[in-house]
Amino acid sequence: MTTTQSSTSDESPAGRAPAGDRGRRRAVVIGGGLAGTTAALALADAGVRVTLTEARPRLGGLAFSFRRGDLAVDNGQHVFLRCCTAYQWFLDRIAARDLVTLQERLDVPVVDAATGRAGRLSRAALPVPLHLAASLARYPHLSLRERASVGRAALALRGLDPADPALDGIDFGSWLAEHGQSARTVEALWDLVGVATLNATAGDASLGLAAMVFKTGLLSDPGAADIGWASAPLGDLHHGRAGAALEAAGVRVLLRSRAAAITSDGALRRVTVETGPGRTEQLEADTVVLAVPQREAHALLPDGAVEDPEKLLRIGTAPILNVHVIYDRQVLDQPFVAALGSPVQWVFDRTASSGLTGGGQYLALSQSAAQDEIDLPVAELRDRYLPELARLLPAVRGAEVRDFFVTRERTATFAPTPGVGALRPGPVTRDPGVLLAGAWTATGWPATMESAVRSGLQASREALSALGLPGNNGVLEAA
Ligand SMILES: Cc1cc2nc3c(=O)[nH]c(=O)nc-3n(C[C@H](O)[C@H](O)[C@H](O)COP(=O)(O)OP(=O)(O)OC[C@H]3O[C@@H](n4cnc5c(N)ncnc54)[C@H](O)[C@@H]3O)c2cc1C
Repeated sequence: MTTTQSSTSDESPAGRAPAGDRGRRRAVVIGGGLAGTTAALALADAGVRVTLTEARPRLGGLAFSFRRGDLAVDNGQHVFLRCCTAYQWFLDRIAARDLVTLQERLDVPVVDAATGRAGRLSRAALPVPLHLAASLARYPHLSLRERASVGRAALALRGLDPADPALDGIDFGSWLAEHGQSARTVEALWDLVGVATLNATAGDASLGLAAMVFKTGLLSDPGAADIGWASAPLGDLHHGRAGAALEAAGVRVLLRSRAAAITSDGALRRVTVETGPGRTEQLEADTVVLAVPQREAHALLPDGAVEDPEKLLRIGTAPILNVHVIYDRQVLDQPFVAALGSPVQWVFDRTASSGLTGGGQYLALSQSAAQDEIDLPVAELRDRYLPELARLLPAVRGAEVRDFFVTRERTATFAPTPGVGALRPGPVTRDPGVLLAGAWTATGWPATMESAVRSGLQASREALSALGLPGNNGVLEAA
């Protein structure tokens, strides 16, 4: 991977192409998260000469890992579902399929910390919606009456069109209440899934996005909600393999290179990139894909490129906290478990992927919609979570804690609040040479890796179309 901080030999500071490349269209992609990496690959695959510029020293954006001593730590547990077809296309494109695990069949152990009772949400080999019916009928965390009411609400949800703008302004919690859902069904089922996928509780989530998640995940294809996760550090996928794929595609990658401005001069775009202290480089391009978070996009968009740029700033953000605990022995004998009746939400075993050796176990707690906890001191989080883990997992009671630390992502996702759909822009701006990408743009999906990849595909498709180049590789349609 090229990590140049100044002009490379094949390109003058003004960005002129070498002789062999004359006539080839040029693109600059700003942001090396999943959206930008996807856009860069799709443009390069269509024959465009691409430079990708990323402010940080690594690719992967919000889905990354770092070292803590001998341990490879993910900043946050990242899961995907079988219905995340664009993300799986991305995994194939960067040759990283071997670094993920995808369940053959949805199977989620759910433990109620208050009672110690364990249940499962799983699917049978039956058509939708019967694939979940048997599991729901046996789900011990709801009464018979509550289980029946869940079935009725699920059928009502199936009739909604997530793209209907009227749903965007309604909150999911009110809709669930109107459809007979008790506080317990919300906690034990709707929020169990919804908080992890939307990064908001039902009352804070747009009905449109919630309907999209539940319809696609649980009510489309029987296998849609089978769960996948990285079996290696996220950086091995989103930096290592992605970087190798970009290099093989001929993309010039500039790390530690922050785009500071985009200007338009007729058909030409110029991107000013800060490549080091006091050093800048001007990149010329026919098209620019801006694949950065909404606040950064607002700062970089050329004047007049979008009708109401302030809308971007009205898209809020939501935090995710991860609590990492290393025990001296194995305390969880499943890849993950979801919790009820506890502040703990989802617990994942990261022992193998982190490289932990010596017989201990590394658990990562993924705490979504963590507004109330994101700034708490580590000591307070330790006092809160260690006893909770002992309540949930009996084997923890005799175990010694070897390490405890937290990772905080204050702006992990865009906030999926009612009304957010009307604020999310599509890829096209008024400037045909400037496209928007990012999980926060209008993909129909909540802020996920799937949304990021889809946005990169959307933006590259529109960029190619504006350049008059064929490039519709069918991935989006298939996805
Ligand atoms: C803790 C956590 C847990 C999550 N869990 C899940 C999960 O389980 N499943 C799931 O699907 N999703 C999950 N997500 C969400 C997922 O990580 C994001 O939706 C996705 O990675 C966003 O990708 P992106 O490319 O749109 O944006 P980003 O990842 O934000 O990438 C934008 C990039 O632009 C760069 N940049 C910004 N400004 C500039 C500039 N001026 N010049 C150059 N570069 C710039 C940034 O450094 C960054 O690398 C989680 C996120 C977090 C933080």
